[in-house]
Parts: sequence; structure tokens; C-alpha cells
Amino acid sequence: MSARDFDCIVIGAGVQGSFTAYHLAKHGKRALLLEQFVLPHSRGSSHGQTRIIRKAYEQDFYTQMMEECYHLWSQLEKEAGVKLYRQTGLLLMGPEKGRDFQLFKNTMHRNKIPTVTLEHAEFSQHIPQVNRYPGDGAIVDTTAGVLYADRALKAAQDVFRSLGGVIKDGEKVTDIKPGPLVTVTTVSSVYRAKSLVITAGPWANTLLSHTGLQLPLQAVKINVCYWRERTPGTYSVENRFPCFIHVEVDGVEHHIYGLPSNEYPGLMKVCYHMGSETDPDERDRQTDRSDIEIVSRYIAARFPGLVPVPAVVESCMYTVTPDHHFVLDRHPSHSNIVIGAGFSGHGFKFGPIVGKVLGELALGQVSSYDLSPFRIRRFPSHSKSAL
Ligand SMILES: Cc1cc2nc3c(=O)[nH]c(=O)nc-3n(C[C@H](O)[C@H](O)[C@H](O)COP(=O)(O)OP(=O)(O)OC[C@H]3O[C@@H](n4cnc5c(N)ncnc54)[C@H](O)[C@@H]3O)c2cc1C
Ligand SMILES: O=C(O)[C@@H]1CCCC=N1
Repeated sequence: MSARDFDCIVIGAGVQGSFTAYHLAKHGKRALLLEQFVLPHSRGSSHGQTRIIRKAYEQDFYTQMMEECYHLWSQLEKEAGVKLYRQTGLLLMGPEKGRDFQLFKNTMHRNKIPTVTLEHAEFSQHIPQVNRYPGDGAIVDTTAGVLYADRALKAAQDVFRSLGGVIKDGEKVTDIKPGPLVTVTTVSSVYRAKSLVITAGPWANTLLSHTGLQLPLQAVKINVCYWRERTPGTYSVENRFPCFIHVEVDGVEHHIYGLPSNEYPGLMKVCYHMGSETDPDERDRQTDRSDIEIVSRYIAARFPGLVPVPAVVESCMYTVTPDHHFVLDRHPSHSNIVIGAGFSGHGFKFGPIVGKVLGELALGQVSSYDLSPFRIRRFPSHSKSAL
């Protein structure tokens, strides 16, 4: 095998590509992870200090995947010798009789996820920092918490390297030639491999165009807002404030979510779970702030301990599918090309399991999970394969 020949090439060193490469190296495969930017970078979807991890979901299949995923996160913590997870619980709020609240609640109960339901009196006793509205339900997924995202990405990449994996960063892929051996051309070299995994985040369709496939993916810019506590520590991890998701907030289409103040002292991250469409190469030209206005109004009404003007605004991107479910599948025309895309703003926590599943597909194995919710063929009128 020459230095440019691999068992598998993975394009994109975000959370999903890094964990796919990690999984392949753990299985003794010679893997190459290609990244267009110099690592670490903040131009995709996986940067930033924190993400929510939870078992609370509307669908059983996500909740069930999280069961093993928690073990895989803890395994990486041990291998890398770093703390990646902090348990805080996740407070789910929303109209008690509403569809979304009921879906979350029923999934948690059906799957026997440890929960605590907060009735009105208990809510004001345990969460005095939030104004609860009449008719709102509140239930806590006690398994949930915070993942230290930047640290986690580095840990997966470090372990991958320590197992003999090769990372080439600052090396943008410019062409893909499908075949029994896939040829991948970058700005500075040409590589070949028995299989290829494309985990390119918001750039997925740019890369897929070399293979004759386009998916219904929308890249959106998210304004990541941090809000100042009037009294520092009010909503902090130390003060046992949990992560939260508020569903079906009055008059807005998408969830609002937040994490306890932690990474920036005195500031709490609260965001709207959607943004405005962007070209990933022109992210900073998307200047729409309507999501910030939505969160600001929400904070003024519900979080009296926060100043409703953002103190820090950072940028990140989601790659959204029409049903907000992931794409985890083989290419319809080239079975040795595997695609992980469309993580729709909730994929980080699944990194280790997504890496496992994509690695299995790349190795021609049967997946450990039922992948029917994630198949490309669920988009019949949109996906097209020209090759
Ligand atoms: C603000 C925000 C908050 C979020 N909160 C949560 C949360 O609380 N919990 C949760 O589970 N998830 C959350 N998510 C979602 C999660 O972070 C994403 O689903 C996940 O990071 C997607 O990872 P990815 O690897 O698919 O994409 P990316 O991280 O974008 O990685 C793709 C990589 O491919 C590279 N690439 C692209 N084209 C090429 C090319 N031609 N050549 C080489 N490399 C290329 C890119 O540079 C990039 O590094 C959040 C996302 C955002 C933006
Ligand atoms: O995935 C998550 O947990 C977060 C919070 C809810 C909306 C999206 N991301």
C-alpha cells in the first residue's frame, strides 16, 4: 500500500467525521481524515465549548441510540483522560397538553428514562429563576447534561492519531472519482481508498455534486447568544441550574433552548433552534437577527434574572433536512461511498454512535441500528443521482 492508499477516506473533521475516523482506526483500518481548514476551526457546525446531551427526544429511535452513546462518550473520556460530560439534567418545558411536550414525555416514559416531573409548587421551589406560565408542564431528564464540545473533538482526533490514523488539515477536497477504488483529489494531493465517507456538514452538497447526488439540505446560520446574569451565578452549573428546552413557545415555530452559565462567567447561552439560510462560504454575510429578537422577547418574559440584550453573539451553522432527521446511508449509485449529513442542529451528542454506524457502512457491515429513518430514499422527489 502506498502512502496515498487507504482502507477508507473520511472527508470533514467535524464531530461526525472525527468519530467515523476514530471508529475505523479502532477496527484496525488505515484511515485518512481530510479537512479543508486548519484545525481547530470555527467555520462549520462542531466548534464552541458546549453542547447538550440528552435522552429526551420525541422519537424512540433517537432515545434508544443515546443509550449506547453515553457509554461511548464515557469510553472516550477514559481513553483521552479528559472530562467531556457534566450531568446537569435537562428541563423540558411547554404547554402540558401540547403535541411536542406530550411526545417528549411519552418517549421518556416508554423508554424508562429517569425523570422528575415538576408540578407547579415544586417548579417555583426548584427553579425560582424561571417564570412558569399557566398551562406549562415541566419534566426533567435527569440523565442529560453538557458536553464539552471543543475538547471532545480534539479528544476523538487525538485518539484517532494515536491509533495510527492520518489527519491532513488545510487540505480541501476538490474532486471525487467514484469506482471500486475511490479517488479523492485535494488542493495538494491525490488519494485512493476502498471506501469513502462524506461528512462535510453544510458543504455536503458541494461534495456530493462530484458523485451526481444532491440532497434536500438547507444550511442555516445560527446566532449563538450569551445573555448576562443580573446576579452572576443565578443560572450557573454550580447553582444546579439545568439545560433546558422550551417547546411550542407562544407564537414561534421552533424550540428555544439554553445551557447553564459555565463557559463565560456570568453569561448564559440561550438560542433559537433555527436560523436563516446561508451559503456556508459566505456565512458572515448573513446578518439576519430575527432569531435574536425572538430569544430576547422570550428572556424578557421568562428569565427575569437575565438582561434581555445579548452580551456575546457567536456564529455556527446547522444543515437541516426537511424532516429534521439525519442522513446516514450509502450512496444510491456507489455502495462504497457513505454519507453522514443533515444533522439538523442536534447531531453532536450522537457523534460516537454516528461514527460507529458510518464506519460499519464503510466497512460493508450490517449496521447495529435500524437506519430506515435516516435513508436517502425518504426524499424521493428531491435526491437525484446522475452518474
Ligand atoms: C449553535 C449550535 C448549537 C448546537 N447545539 C447542539 C446541542 O446542544 N446538542 C447536539 O447534540 N447538537 C447540537 N448542535 C448540532 C451539532 O453541533 C451538529 O449537528 C454537528 O456539529 C454536525 O457535525 P458535522 O460533522 O456534520 O459538521 P461540521 O462540524 O460542519 O463538519 C464538517 C467538516 O467538513 C469540512 N469540509 C467541508 N467541505 C470540505 C472539503 N471540500 N474538503 C475537506 N473538508 C471539508 C468542514 O470544514 C467541516 O470541518 C448545535 C449546532 C449549532 C450550530
Ligand atoms: O440537540 C440539542 O439538545 C439542542 C437543544 C435543542 C435544540 C437543538 N439542539
